[in-house]
Parts: sequence; C-alpha cells; structure tokens
Amino acid sequence: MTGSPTEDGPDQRPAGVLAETGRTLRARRRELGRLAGWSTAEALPALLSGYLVARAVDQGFLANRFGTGLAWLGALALAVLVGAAATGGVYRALGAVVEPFRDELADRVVRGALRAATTSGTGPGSAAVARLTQQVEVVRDSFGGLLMVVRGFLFAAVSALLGLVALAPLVAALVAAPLLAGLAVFVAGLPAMVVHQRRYVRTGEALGEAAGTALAGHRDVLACGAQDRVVAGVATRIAAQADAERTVARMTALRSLSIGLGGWTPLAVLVLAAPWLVARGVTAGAVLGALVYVSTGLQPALRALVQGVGGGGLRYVVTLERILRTSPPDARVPRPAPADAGPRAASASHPALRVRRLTFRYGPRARPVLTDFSLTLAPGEHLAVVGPSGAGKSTLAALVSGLVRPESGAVEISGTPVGAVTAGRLAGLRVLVPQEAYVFSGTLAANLRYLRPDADDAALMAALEALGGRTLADRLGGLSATVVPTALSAGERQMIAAVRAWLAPAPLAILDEATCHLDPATETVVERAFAHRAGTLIVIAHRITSALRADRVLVLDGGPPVLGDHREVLARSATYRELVGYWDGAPASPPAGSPARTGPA
Ligand SMILES: Nc1ncnc2c1ncn2[C@@H]1O[C@H](COP(=O)(O)OP(=O)(O)OP(=O)(O)O)[C@@H](O)[C@H]1O
Repeated sequence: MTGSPTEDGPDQRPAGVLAETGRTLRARRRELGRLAGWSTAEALPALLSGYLVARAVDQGFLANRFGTGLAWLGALALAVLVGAAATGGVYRALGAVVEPFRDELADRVVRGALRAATTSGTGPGSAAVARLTQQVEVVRDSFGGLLMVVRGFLFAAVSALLGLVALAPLVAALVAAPLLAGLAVFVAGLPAMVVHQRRYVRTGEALGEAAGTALAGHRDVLACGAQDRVVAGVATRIAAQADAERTVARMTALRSLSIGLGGWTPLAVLVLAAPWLVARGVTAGAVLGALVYVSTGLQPALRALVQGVGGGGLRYVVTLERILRTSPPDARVPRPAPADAGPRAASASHPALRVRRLTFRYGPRARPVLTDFSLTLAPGEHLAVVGPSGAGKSTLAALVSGLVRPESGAVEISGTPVGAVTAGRLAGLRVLVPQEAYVFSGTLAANLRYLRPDADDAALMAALEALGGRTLADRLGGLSATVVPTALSAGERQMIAAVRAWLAPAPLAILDEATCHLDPATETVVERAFAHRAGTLIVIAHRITSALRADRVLVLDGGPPVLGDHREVLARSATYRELVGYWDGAPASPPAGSPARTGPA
C-alpha cells in the first residue's frame, strides 16, 4: 500500500470542510428541525417493529390466539405505512437544507472566478467555472446523500435501541456492544480513507493531464523522437493511479469489517445466546423481536452509513476541499464601500454624474447606440430616461454603471472615473436595479442586506416601510423567513431588489425599468422613496408618471438626444409627445419604436 496520511501534507483541509459544514448546518437550524420531525415519523417502524413482533408471538401465535397475533402484526403494518408516508416529507426537508447550500457554493465559485478575472484583467475562464460548478453539483449530491445516511442511521439506531430496551435491557446490551465496536472501527479508519480518496482523485487528474498533453502534442513528440520518454511518463502516472485505486479498494475491507462487527455479530450473539436469555426469563417473542430490530433496522442502517460515508462522504470532503481552496469563503462579492462612502458622503465638489462624449457600439460593424453623448447630473438630481424600445436606454445604464466600456469618452461618478476603479469601489458609487430582479435563496434579511451588510433589522424594516414592502415581508413571515425566488411573483422579486438597492450606500441609483411589474400605486411609492433617498437618481421610465416626477427628462430615440424638464422636452421632442400621448391612453410600457438610429448628441 503506498500513500500515507503524511503524503498529503499542506493540502489536507478537512478542518475547513468541517467548519464549512458546521456553518451551513447552523444556518439552517429550522430546516434541520423539520427534517428531524419527519425523520422521527419515518423511524416509527424501526422503533416498533421488534416490539410488535414480540407481542404478536408471545401474546398471539404462541398463546394460540391467532387473531391477537394478527392484530399486533396489523399495528406493525400501520407503522410501516406511516413511516413510508413520512419519507416524502424527509426528502422535501432535505431539499430545503441542501439546495441553499448548493446555491451558496455556486455563487461563491462564480464570484471567485469573476474576481480573479477582474484582478487579472482577463475574461473569466469558462472551463474553470464549468469544472467548479460541476464540483458544486458533486458536493450537493454527496452532501444530500451524507445527510440522508447519517440521519437515517441515527434515527434507526436510536429507535432500535429504545425498542430493545423496552423488550429486555439485557438484550439491548448484547446488541449495543458489538454495534459500538463496529462503529469505532469505521470511525478510526475514516482519516486514512479521506487521505487515500484524495490521493486517488489527484492521481486521476495527473493522469488525465499527462495523457491529454501527450495526445495534443503527439506530432511534436514523434518529430522530436521523444516517444519513449513521453510513454514512460504516462506509464508512471497510470501506475500511480492504479496503485491509488487498489488502496481505495483495500479500504473497503475496513468497511466490511465494521459492517461485519457492528451488523452481523449482534445477530450471531442473539442466536447463540438465545437459550441463555430464555433461561433468564426473556421470552421467545422478545428474542425474535430483537432479531427483527437488528436484521431490519440496525444492520441496514449501519451498512448504509458505512457505504454512504465511505463513498459519497469521502467524495464530499475531497471535492468541497477543492472548492474551498479555489474559491475561499472570503472570495465574496465585491461589497460596496462602507456606509460612510454612501449618498451623504458624496463629494459636493463634483457633479454626481459626468458623461463626456461617449460613443458606444456592440460590435465593430454595428451602428453606434450612442455617439458623442454627454450628460451632467448634479448631486440629488432625478433624471427620467425615456424612448422607444431599442433606443439605447439600457445601454446607457450599463455604460454609466461601468458594466460595459465605451469605445470612446468617459463616465465619472462623483468625480471617480468608472473605468479606473475596482468592482468593489464601483459598487460603492452606484447601484443598478435591472428589470429582471435578482433574488437568491436565503432569508429575506440576507437578501435585503446584500449591498449594505451593516444594516440592522430596524433599518431593514424602515426600508420596507418606506418602499411599501411591509405587506410582502409579513406575508413571507418576516425578516428571518426563507425566500424561495421561484415562489415569488416578478413584482415581489422587484420589490425585494428595490429595497436592497434603496439601502445601498451608493450615491447614484439607476432603476432600469426596475418597477415595471409593480402596480402603479406601489411603483409610485417606490419611486418617491428613491427620490427622497439621499443621492442622485436615474429612472428608465416606462410610465408617464415616472417622467413627470423627475427633475429632468432625457429622450433617446436614435436621433439627437433631447434633455430638459417635462415642458421643455414636450415642446422639443416629437418622440416624447408621442410617448406621452400613448402613455396617457395606455399607461404601460412604451411602444416598440423604430430601431435606434445613429445620430450626433
Ligand atoms: N448585447 C447586445 N449585443 C448586440 N446588440 C445589442 C445588445 N444589447 C442591446 N443591443 C442593441 O443595442 C440597441 C440598444 O438596446 P437597448 O437595450 O439599450 O435599448 P433600450 O432602449 O433599453 O430598449 P428596451 O426599452 O427594449 O429595453 C438595440 O438596437 C439593441 O438591439
């Protein structure tokens, strides 16, 4: 056997895995409580089986009361039905624990990749992200499996032992001793199993890499006459992988030993000790009941535990280690700058927004969406952007937010050029709320606090109140309620995203049709709240009321942009007059207009 625990040295991080698992479980106490409730119901047959069989034998069949025996067995059938019905609840509760964990990991992996890409200035490595997200799926599946078998074993073992104690404490002791010995053997072997599993994964990756490189460069290898060396190199890795696989296979012997000791020995002990037990007053039914407890409860649960932990559990530890190493927990969202950089701290000596001679097109041969476009907003100003579909409103929002880079020209927010700052600093300058609101699985509070981690519950409640979101919060069950994005309507998701953005410390807020799924009354409340928020506001409007509330209106229609207050723009822009006429008739989204035309600003 090659490979020993010391070979893994610095890469060994089960402590990180344990801490991460503990944190996840602690954060989902409520869901775990539900899982425990359903598991208790599911374990009913494990608790009652031996006891009911013992009664059926002693009071029924051995006492020549066939009907009584059948009645006890009928009670057992009922318990089995209850247990089977509870299994559905177990899986639902399990999903509520596992899925948010998967979401968190996927979020972390993608953010880690984006952060690395932002730092390096290159695009995110899609292959790396794909590999990591595949690993996230492995972790999710193995975590779910692990939770199932550990929980299944605990509930089945405790139930069976309780049943055995109720039957005869002496029998319970005879069963518990070998069971604990089998468990001890398994637990003692776990660290070595983790090490060997890790080595197996690593040698497999090394082999894949070596074979792939050799295959890709086979012409050069032949041209240089280096076949022998390359083949030898791959052969060494094949040998290492085979050796690691044999070691992993040998570890299954340890699993079999623990199943034999903990699962089969109690059966043998019971059978051999039966005459001795009967001589001490234990009934034949009780001995039979004990055999039922061991053969249908304890032994299968132990086997599932050992095979589940020894298979999926090891995969869980090793794969989660990889994810934690590649995307450590601190690789989180580039958070906005702290509150003191917020709206109130915006520099008064600079305009809130200065857009200078911006030109942008989506491709080298595409028509420019904006040409030589300039705009200046004073701190606290409220601008509505209107125009037909395709005129470039969302593109302007993306350029101002620094999400896309202009072909030429510059954007400054509070005097800071958006193209020259980190994602974290940018998040402290502006907050963009797109039409498709992003809500993640987690508590309502976590969703609202996302851009303002220091906001306390009172601040969250005040924000909900200000934006008309209290009813939604109450319906969901308060700040600590878990939010399931797919269970929310588009309007409800927009409300959560709006409250989150309202709380953000950024001095510039940009709403890109961010309230289009809210009813007009709620939309008014939300927009008013944003208008009263300290800072500057840009609203891409889809109702006339939005434009009327703004200090100035910018009309984009592909021609020269028109900027002014409502009356001025009404007088100067035929597009605006058309939109106002349309909105007055049908206060909904603007009509689809002609495609954007290139024009000078
Ligand atoms: N990712 C993209 N790649 C190529 N062209 C794009 C892309 N996004 C938008 N466009 C084009 O750029 C122009 C401006 O689009 P933009 O989405 O900014 O308009 P809009 O005024 O926001 O429209 P809407 O009101 O429908 O959202 C349109 O012609 C659109 O087809």
